[in-house]
Amino acid sequence: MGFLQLTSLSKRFGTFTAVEDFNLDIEKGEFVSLLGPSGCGKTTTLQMIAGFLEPTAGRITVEGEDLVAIPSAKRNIGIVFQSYALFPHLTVAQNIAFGLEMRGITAMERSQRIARAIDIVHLKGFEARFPKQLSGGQQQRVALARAIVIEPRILLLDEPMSNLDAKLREDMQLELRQIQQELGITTLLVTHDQHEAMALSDRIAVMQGGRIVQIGAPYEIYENPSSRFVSTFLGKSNLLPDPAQMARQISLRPEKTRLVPAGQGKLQGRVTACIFFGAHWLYQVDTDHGLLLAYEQNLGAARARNGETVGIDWDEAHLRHLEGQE
Ligand SMILES: Nc1ncnc2c1ncn2[C@@H]1O[C@H](COP(=O)(O)OP(=O)(O)OP(=O)(O)O)[C@@H](O)[C@H]1O
Repeated sequence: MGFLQLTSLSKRFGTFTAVEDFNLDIEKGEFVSLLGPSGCGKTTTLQMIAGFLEPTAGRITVEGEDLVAIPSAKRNIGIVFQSYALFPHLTVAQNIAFGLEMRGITAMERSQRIARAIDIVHLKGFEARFPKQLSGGQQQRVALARAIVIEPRILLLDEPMSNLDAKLREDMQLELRQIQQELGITTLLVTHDQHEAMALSDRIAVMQGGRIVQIGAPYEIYENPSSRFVSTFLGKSNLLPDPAQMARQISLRPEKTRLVPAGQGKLQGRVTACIFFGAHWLYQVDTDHGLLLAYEQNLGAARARNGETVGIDWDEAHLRHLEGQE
């Protein structure tokens, strides 16, 4: 049995169904991401766990205990939102102390826990600063410290890094994963950023239209996407017709293809774009099956130019047959 269980969970706003028949079991200490496009129901799901929204139907349990019956403030859940929502008039240490004071923790224990939380998020020396005297990344860490200092049973993260620039986001992702593993804290992250979901998660639940459409370890989902939606939302995908079943498609990851000289390979086409990404080159090739993408590891200068005719080849083992058209 999972530590956190969401069973047949639904949420309707009037006649609109935001989350439908949602089922998810999360193990203790596991890091799971809800990944999906805007409006697919990620935040609504998180808010039902946090207690800010009441489910229309279904159950939420932690270690078998019904969570829905417990008021939000008593659920012992740490939450970090996209906007860090720090108290501007309180210092870093006071911001982190707030949840402990609310819980009636003694001053002695408070100061020990605050020191440890500050240590974990690498903010030693910043205790007396006010939020406006901190960078975005530092504020985000205060928000994280504030969430973990209460030693929550569950940590909920709603797009916590989307306000950070790309470099800082990558650094914070590594730190967050380390902290989460060190503390062994059961974590649910909401994101529409596939890279973030892949970098952080033990498992990713890909959502579409209020439902989970595929769930598994990042590698499993990336390697074996079940649908066209998953294959194009998690990474890039070339979609080819399935000769065996005309209504279906085949997914071929761009990095599983090779550019070969014109006249060779399984498809012919003309290069319409050639872009350098540092670690690899991206070629866009116009073929009888539309525009296909080919990635090639950067082992030197580009191997083809715009306008050039090339062949594309691949191993059959890399083809993935998708279920249906969606
Ligand atoms: N209070 C509400 N009343 C009516 N509809 C709502 C309400 N809250 C959310 N919705 C709708 O429910 C759907 C799911 O919203 P939700 O915020 O869960 O999406 P999301 O996947 O988190 O999207 P984003 O990535 O943009 O935050 C959306 O279509 C949204 O418009």
